[in-house]
Amino acid sequence: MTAVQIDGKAFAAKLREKIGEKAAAFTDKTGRKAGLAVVLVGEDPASQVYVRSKGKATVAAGMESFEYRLPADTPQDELVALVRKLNADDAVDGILVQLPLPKNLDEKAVIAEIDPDKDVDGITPTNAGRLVLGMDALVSCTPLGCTMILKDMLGDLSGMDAVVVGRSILFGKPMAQLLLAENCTVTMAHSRTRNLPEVLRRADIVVAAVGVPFLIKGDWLKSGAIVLDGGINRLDPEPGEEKGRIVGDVAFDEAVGHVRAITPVPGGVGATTIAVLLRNTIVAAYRNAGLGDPEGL
Ligand SMILES: Nc1nc2c(c(=O)[nH]1)N[C@@H](CN(C=O)c1ccc(C(=O)N[C@@H](CCC(=O)O)C(=O)O)cc1)CN2
Repeated sequence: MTAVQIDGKAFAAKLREKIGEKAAAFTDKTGRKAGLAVVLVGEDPASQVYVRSKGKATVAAGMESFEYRLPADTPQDELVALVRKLNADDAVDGILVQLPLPKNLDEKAVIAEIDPDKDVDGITPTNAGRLVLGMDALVSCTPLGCTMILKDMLGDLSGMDAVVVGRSILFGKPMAQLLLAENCTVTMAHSRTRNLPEVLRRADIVVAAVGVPFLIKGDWLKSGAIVLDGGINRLDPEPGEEKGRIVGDVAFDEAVGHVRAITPVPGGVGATTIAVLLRNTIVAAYRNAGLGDPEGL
């Protein structure tokens, strides 16, 4: 069997089209564009690329982009003051603090300052709690993208065995909650899990986000499994390469001949992250303007 390769870029393109329509309707209804503020602290090269891409995508969708770049040695109270200013700014519907933050900053304390109604990353204690409680919440972008892909492909996920590998606040934890809400039987695996191959072999759905290149081998997966690889790992450059290749957490070449469907890296679930961020921003903008939820997103 050769797996279907799930095309995250095509999925994201369709979503962006719908978001563009909703953004235009928002501007017609309110007389202003929906706004997304992105805060980058420090000079991490990957984060700089992501923040630039977010700004471009926001403008391309017909929304306003506000970008704040602060030096790596920014004190905690200055960053908190910026977040509070954005919370109070009516032109800002969504706030995202790019992660990871430099080590001198208390990441959880900064996140907790974001107004939950503008928390387009879905990582404030309020949104994380609302997700666990099964209430309406803004939800972290990549796991929400994974869930959208799975539902688009399979429809009903009820009763399926799902294993999430990784337990980060941005990916593993919300991913497990989303699958639970879809009535999957969910196992969370992580660096201390004993006998990961055995845990994975019973999974109908595998979602990986641990940041270890090729950790998951093809023969650890059930034939017929659906595999979403959220790992984004840059390898050391090969001779003649300027930059190393980006690869996932799953040994793709082994898995592809074995499973039912798999996302490539790049071009898989990572490619949906920014489109889902735009989706969350427009949802926050509609809700905060008292317009209810935009339909069809
Ligand atoms: N506050 C946040 N910080 C971070 C998040 C996040 O969701 N919120 N996620 C990641 C980085 N990220 C967005 O910030 C992100 C990751 C990957 C991609 C993407 O487009 N991936 C592509 C291409 C990868 C490449 O070539 O570099 C793919 O996988 O196909 C966009 C955004 C950590 N921080």
